[in-house]
Amino acid sequence: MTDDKIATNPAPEPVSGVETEGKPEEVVPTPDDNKPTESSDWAGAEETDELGAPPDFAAEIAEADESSRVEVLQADPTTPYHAATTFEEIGMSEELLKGVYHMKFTKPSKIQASSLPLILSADGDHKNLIAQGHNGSGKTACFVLGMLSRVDTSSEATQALCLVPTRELARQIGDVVASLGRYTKATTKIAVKATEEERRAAYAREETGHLTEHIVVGTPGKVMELIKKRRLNTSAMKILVLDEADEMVDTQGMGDQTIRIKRMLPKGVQVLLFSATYADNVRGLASKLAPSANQITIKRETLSLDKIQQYYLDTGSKGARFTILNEIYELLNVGQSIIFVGRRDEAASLSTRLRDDGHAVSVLYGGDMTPEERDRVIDEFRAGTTKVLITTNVLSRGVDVLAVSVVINYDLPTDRQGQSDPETYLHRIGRTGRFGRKGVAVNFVYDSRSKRVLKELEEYYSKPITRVEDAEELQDRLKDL
Ligand SMILES: Nc1ncnc2c1ncn2[C@@H]1O[C@H](COP(=O)(O)OP(=O)(O)OP(=O)(O)O)[C@@H](O)[C@H]1O
Repeated sequence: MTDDKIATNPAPEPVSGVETEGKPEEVVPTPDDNKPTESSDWAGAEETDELGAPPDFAAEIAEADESSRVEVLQADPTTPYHAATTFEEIGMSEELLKGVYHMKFTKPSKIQASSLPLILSADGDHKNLIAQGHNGSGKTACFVLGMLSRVDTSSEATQALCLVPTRELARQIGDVVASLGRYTKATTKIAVKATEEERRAAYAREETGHLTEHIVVGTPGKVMELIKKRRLNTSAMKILVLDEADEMVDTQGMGDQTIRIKRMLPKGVQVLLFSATYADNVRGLASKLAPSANQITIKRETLSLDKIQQYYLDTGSKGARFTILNEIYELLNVGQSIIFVGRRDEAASLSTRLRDDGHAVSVLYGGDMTPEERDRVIDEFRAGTTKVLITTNVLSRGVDVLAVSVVINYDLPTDRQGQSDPETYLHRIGRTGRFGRKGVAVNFVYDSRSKRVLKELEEYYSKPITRVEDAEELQDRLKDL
């Protein structure tokens, strides 16, 4: 295992007070009079009980953190630093603290406690951050609070830019900015492909001038278009965030566009990179985009969440997967679930077959689905109107729907060469088990290739995946989910 800590120049030391290998930092729940009480007024209380998630999230997160070996590497080890234990300690504005309380966040998770002091206090040469945090551990709030803290709302200039891989993620982050920033005057533009209705409205308003929103959250393609059309002025930009940063910098993916956009920003812009995964081959690119960055890293062996039970089921043949999937839905009383398939056409055909068998399923993929359709499908799924969502890797990352209790890999994630894609696997199964909740991942295998891929995934994360014989055994094992 080689993806432990990557030091920047000058080689930094792990900071005392923060967990170092073999010596986990204790995360102690602290009493606080200002905070809302952790009771039934918790926004997700209902779903929480239904999902069997514990009422004391802080304790759960502490427990998860203890095994996670989070390591903070400061680019400038001489700067005083300590991880916060409360939101109050972080030094945010009153307005932002109120936003945090509004979200019913009582205590920062490990990544929030470690990264926010670095993001907010940082200036000079070492203000950049490359942060790694578990799926569902609250990374969004880290960079959203970072952006909201940096913008000067007395000006109309766009000062913060957040680039993400998909429209669903951009819209979701936009909602978090609106919630956390509700007591501030900050405004946000979601820069994704417009729906027909939005296009007509923009045309009617003769919208051609500069954006005046303080924060822009969008996909690189749309952001680039806005810059080219001179609608997005980048000259006052103070902070650039890349969520799902490993994907955003990967040259196979959106790397080129991201790099071009970064070049159009002022030189001293603060760069924050967040992801649960950083494959070895993207670490270098990440450091180029965020030079001299402070770093928060997690050891690979502790990346997959213990709260997610991982199973595999040998369906015997490729065709038999459908029968087993049908049985699983007959037997299991699943809350919401996501089924991942390898390709768009498979997503479409599987959804048709399941519907023909009487199951209510939704489907979302990239390509020829219109923005309107995608928005409608994800909004209905978020609202719980639909329970089963069939999708491709387009939704493997970032999407946060707390009621998702089961993820099924109908096809295991592989790269173009048919090799296992461990990063995508982790992100996919991370759509469940969000913020200390329990979740289940079920992987279908049926031939030597899929079994090899499964083995590679087990080895990569040093985590065995348990075999179940059939849908009945699966049901048995999931009784207390
Ligand atoms: N301090 C907190 N207290 C309670 N809930 C929180 C806290 N911080 C975040 N959450 C909630 O935890 C959930 C997961 O957060 P988020 O979506 O930011 O995860 P993430 O780390 O970005 O995951 P991923 O890598 O999978 O995208 C969200 O529903 C969020 O509202």
